[in-house]
Amino acid sequence: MRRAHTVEQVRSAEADLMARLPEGTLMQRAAAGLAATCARLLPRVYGSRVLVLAGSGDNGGDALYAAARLARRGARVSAVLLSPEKAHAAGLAALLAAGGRVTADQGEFERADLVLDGIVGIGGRGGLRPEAQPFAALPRRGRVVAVDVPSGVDPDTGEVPGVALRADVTVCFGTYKPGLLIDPGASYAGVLQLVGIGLELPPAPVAVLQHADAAALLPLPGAESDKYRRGVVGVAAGSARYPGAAVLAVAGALRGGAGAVRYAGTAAAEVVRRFPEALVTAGGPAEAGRVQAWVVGPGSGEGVRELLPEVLAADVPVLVDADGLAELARLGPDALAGRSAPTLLTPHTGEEARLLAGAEGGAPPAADGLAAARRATARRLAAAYRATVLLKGSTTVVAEPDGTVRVNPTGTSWLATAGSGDVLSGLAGSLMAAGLGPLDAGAVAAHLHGLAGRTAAAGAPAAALDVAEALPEAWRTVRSAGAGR
Ligand SMILES: NC(=O)C1=CN([C@@H]2O[C@H](COP(=O)(O)OP(=O)(O)OC[C@H]3O[C@@H](n4cnc5c(N)ncnc54)[C@H](OP(=O)(O)O)[C@@H]3O)[C@@H](O)[C@H]2O)[C@@H](O)CC1
Ligand SMILES: Nc1ncnc2c1ncn2[C@@H]1O[C@H](COP(=O)(O)OP(=O)(O)O)[C@@H](O)[C@H]1O
Ligand SMILES: [K+]
Repeated sequence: MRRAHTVEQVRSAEADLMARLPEGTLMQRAAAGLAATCARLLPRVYGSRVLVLAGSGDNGGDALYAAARLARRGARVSAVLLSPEKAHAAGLAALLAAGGRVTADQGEFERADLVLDGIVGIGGRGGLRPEAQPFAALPRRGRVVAVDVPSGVDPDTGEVPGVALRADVTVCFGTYKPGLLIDPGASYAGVLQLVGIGLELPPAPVAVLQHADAAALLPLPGAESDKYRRGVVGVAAGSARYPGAAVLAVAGALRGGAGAVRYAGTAAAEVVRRFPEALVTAGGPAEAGRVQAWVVGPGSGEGVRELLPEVLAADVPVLVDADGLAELARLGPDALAGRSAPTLLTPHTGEEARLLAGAEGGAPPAADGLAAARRATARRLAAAYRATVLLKGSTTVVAEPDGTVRVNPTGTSWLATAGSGDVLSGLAGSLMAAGLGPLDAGAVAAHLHGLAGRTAAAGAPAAALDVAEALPEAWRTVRSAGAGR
C-alpha cells in the first residue's frame, strides 16, 4: 500500500524526531537519498551538468546539499537562487565548497542533464511565483527531479492553482504526500521515489492499493465454495430506452467474483441474449430472488423513482450509480437515513455536483472546481450522505464518511467512453456481493477497471464492452503480483 500523510502530520512527526536527533540530521538523510536517486538517473555523475533551482526554504536546502554531494563526485553543478537573500545558507556554502557555482542564466535549464527542483516543498502555497514561472515553459534536454513535491502543486490536495513545474521523478521524504497521488498534481509528479528518513507517522488518511494489496482483497473461491456462497449480485439497471446500460453493468458484474448475477428490469431479454448465464426477470427487484448486494441506476431512466426506494429498502449493500444518483440528489441524504447496510455512491463530477446541491441546497457547484479538489469534495459528499463515495475521473477517489480515502491511479483517459462507468458499477457491486466492504470494493474495482481500460485500449479507442472483457486479464495481472494466492 502506498500511504500518504498530510503536511500537518509530516510536520508533527518531523518535530518529534528532530527533538531527539542532532540538528541537520533529517536534512542530511533527505539529501543523501536524493543524491543517490539523481546519481542513478545519470549515465555517469562525473562531468554531468546539474542545475539546482533553489527556493527560500528547507526544500532548497535539500536540493543544495544533494547537489553538493553530486559536485563532490565530479558533476558540474550550478544553482539558480530564486530568492538570493533567503537561500539556505549552509546548503549553499556546502555546494560552493564542493565546487558548485551560482548562476542567473536560465539557458542552463535547457542544457542540464539533470534539474533539481528545490523551489518549494511542503511549505508551498499557490502556484509558482513569477520569478520561477519561466522554467515551466522552457524546453528540457535532461530530466527534472522534484524535491519532495513538484513546485506549484498543493501537497495536501493535488490542486495546481497556477503554474507548476512538471517532474520526471519526484523524490519524497518520509511518506508520500496526497498531492502526489491525486490529479492534477499526480500528473506533474512523474515516477515517485520514497526516501525513508525515520519519521514515526500516524495512520495514513490517504492510501493507494498496489497489485499485491488488491490481490489480497480479491474474493477467490475455496474448495467448499458454491455459487451462492460466493455471493449473488443483483443488477437493477437499464430500461426500454437504455437497455445497453443493463448489458454493460451485467458484463462487469460477471467479472467481479460473485457466484451469480441476477438481473431485474425491462432489459431482461437483451441481457439474457448477450449473457445466457445471467438469471433474469422482467419484473422488479422483489421478483429477482435473494441477492447479497444490489447495483441500481445505470440507464434506469424514469423508472428509477420507484426502483431506488425499493432497492434501498433491502438490507444488503447497495451501489447507486447514474440515474439512481440523480434521483438520490432529488431526495437528499434522508433517503439513506434508514439504511444499516453499506451504501456506495459512484458519481462523476457532474453527478457529484448535483448530489452536493441535494445535500447542501443552492445551485450545483461548478464541475471544474470539483475536479480540481477531488479528495476534499469526495470526503464532503461522503460525510453529507453518510455513505462511501467513489468519485470517478482522472484518478478515482474512494472516500468514507470518516474521511478515510483511497485513490486509484491505474486508469487511463481512454476509459472516458460511454458505458465504461456501467461496467465499473457492476464490477464493484459484484465485489460487495462477494463480501468486500464498500471502501475495499470501490478501491479494488477501480484498480481492476483501470488496468482493464489500459489493456483494452492499448493506444487505440476501446468500447465499454472491451473493458469488461479485459477484466479477467486484470485479475491475472493483479494476482501474479500477489505471491501465489
Ligand atoms: N518535514 C520533514 O520531515 C523534512 C523536510 N525536509 C524538507 O523541507 C521542506 C519543507 O521546508 P520548509 O518548511 O522550509 O518549506 P519550503 O517548502 O521549502 O518553503 C519555504 C518557503 O517558500 C516560500 N514559498 C511558499 N510558497 C511558494 C511558492 N508557491 N513559490 C515560491 N516560494 C514559495 C515561503 O517563503 P516566503 O518566500 O513566503 O518567505 C515558504 O516559507 C520539505 O518539503 C522537504 O523538502 C527535509 O529536509 C527533511 C525532513
Ligand atoms: N480522464 C480520465 N482518466 C481516467 N479515467 C477516466 C477519465 N475520465 C473518465 N474516466 C473513467 O471512465 C469511467 C467513465 O464513467 P462514467 O462517467 O460513469 O461513464 P458512463 O456513464 O458513460 O458509463 C469511470 O470509471 C471514470 O473513472
Ligand atoms: K520542490
